[in-house]
Amino acid sequence: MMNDLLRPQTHTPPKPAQAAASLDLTRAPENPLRLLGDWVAHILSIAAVEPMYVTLATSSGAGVVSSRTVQMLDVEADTILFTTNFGSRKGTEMAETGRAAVSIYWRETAQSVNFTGTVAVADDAENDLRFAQDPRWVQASRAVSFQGRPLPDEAAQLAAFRALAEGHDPIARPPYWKWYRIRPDAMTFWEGHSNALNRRIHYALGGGVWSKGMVQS
Ligand SMILES: Cc1cc2nc3c(=O)[nH]c(=O)nc-3n(C[C@H](O)[C@H](O)[C@H](O)COP(=O)(O)O)c2cc1C
Repeated sequence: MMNDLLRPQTHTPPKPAQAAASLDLTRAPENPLRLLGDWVAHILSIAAVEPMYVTLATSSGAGVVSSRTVQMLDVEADTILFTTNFGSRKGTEMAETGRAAVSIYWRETAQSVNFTGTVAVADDAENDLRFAQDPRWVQASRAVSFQGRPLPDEAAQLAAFRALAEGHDPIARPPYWKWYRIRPDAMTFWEGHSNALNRRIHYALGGGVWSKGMVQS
C-alpha cells in the first residue's frame, strides 16, 4: 500500500489571503527598495507569521554556496539591514566575495522577493550604538557564543551567559558582532495567482539606474 505521504499531491496554487495591491509594472516605483518597503509595511500590518525572517545565501570565493535564516531588520533607501557574526561562515563568505542573496516568501499574501547585491559592513561607531540598543540578554548571548565554533561545554557557556545577563556592568560589543547592509543590484518581485500564471517584475541596476520589466514565471 502506498504511503499517503508518497502519493502524488494535487497542486494547490498559492492564494493571496490578504493580498496587497496587485503587482503592476506601470505603477511599480523606479526604485525597487521602495516597492520592498511597501510590501514590508503591508505584511507587518496584517500580523503575518514572522515575516522578517528571510533566507540569506552566500558563497565562498571558491563558489561553495551556503544559506541560512536571518532577520531583516530594516529596509532603507537603497539597502537592507541585518546583523551577524563577522567570523561566522556567512561573515567569512561575504568578506571573500562582497556579495549575498536574499530570498523572502510570505504565504499570507502569496508574495516573494529575491535579490542579490553587494555587502557593506557598518563602522565601529554604528555597531557599538546598535549593540548598546539591544536587550541585555541578547548582548550576553552574543558575547558568549561564537557562531559555528564547536561547543564542548554547554554548561560553561550557560554559566557565562547568566553571569553577564544578570550583571550590571555594561556589556561590551564583541569585535566580531556587526551590522551589515546589502545594496541590491537585481531584485525580482513575485506574486502568486490562482491560475498558476504567477506574475514577476524584475529590476536590474546598470550604471546607477534601475530598469524594470515583467518576466515570465
Ligand atoms: C528565525 C531565525 C532567525 C535568525 N536570525 C539571525 C540573525 O538575524 N542573524 C544571525 O546571525 N543569525 C540568525 N539566525 C541563525 C542563523 O540561521 C544561523 O544559524 C547562524 O547565523 C549561523 O550561520 P552560518 O554558520 O551559516 O554563518 C536565525 C535563525 C533563525 C531560525
